[in-house]
Amino acid sequence: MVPPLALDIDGTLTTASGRIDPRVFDLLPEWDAPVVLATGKAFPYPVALAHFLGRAETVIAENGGVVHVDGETTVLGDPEAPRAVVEAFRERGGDPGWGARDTVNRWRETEVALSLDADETLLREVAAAAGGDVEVVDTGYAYHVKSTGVSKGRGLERVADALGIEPAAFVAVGDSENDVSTFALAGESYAVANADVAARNAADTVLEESYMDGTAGVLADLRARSE
Ligand SMILES: O=C(O)COP(=O)(O)O
Ligand SMILES: [Mg+2]
Repeated sequence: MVPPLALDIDGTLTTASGRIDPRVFDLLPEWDAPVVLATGKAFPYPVALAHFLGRAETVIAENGGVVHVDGETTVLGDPEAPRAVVEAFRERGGDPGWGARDTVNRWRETEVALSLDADETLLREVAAAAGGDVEVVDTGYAYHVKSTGVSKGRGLERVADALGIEPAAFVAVGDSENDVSTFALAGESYAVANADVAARNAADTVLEESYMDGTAGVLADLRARSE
């Protein structure tokens, strides 16, 4: 039996240029155990990916702020403090950096994401002034302003509980600091070679291969081990 998976999306199932690697569409539909897509992206993105993979929509979105499992959506984050921080950032002249028609945050329910072009120093200053309730997470794809208690790991606890699986039964693959909490719970954790320092330090194994090359290698090994 192959193990259940907790897979990050950006940097893990993608190419270096940010596209979904086509191998995802070969490897994941047939995976004979739960696959949890755990991402910093807004809720519709992993739902759409799961849908077009023909898999159950078992997702952790917004870094754990929104969890969907067994047809039930749970909102674990509160957008009020993150939105206030970004409002204060704007008042100080900050620009979230997505332009006028922002689809990055349009469906985001519990946090706010800013472009990596945004003024990080100002953002962190404003977030720190809000006290310990809000933190800034740099995924390498965006800055996320989120409640401190929200994490992909907390989301995985919720998913595992709903599925009746121990969190430690999961194998996690990821690439950035927003995957550290999943790595801490999963029985096995892998950072792809393009991972940031936080993910590398937290992972059981740092892979030699990047992006989907690394992830596909893990899936092949897990499959071989289960035979
Ligand atoms: O949305 C981001 O910033 C990163 O998304 P990810 O968690 O799937 O890598
Ligand atoms: Mg990632």
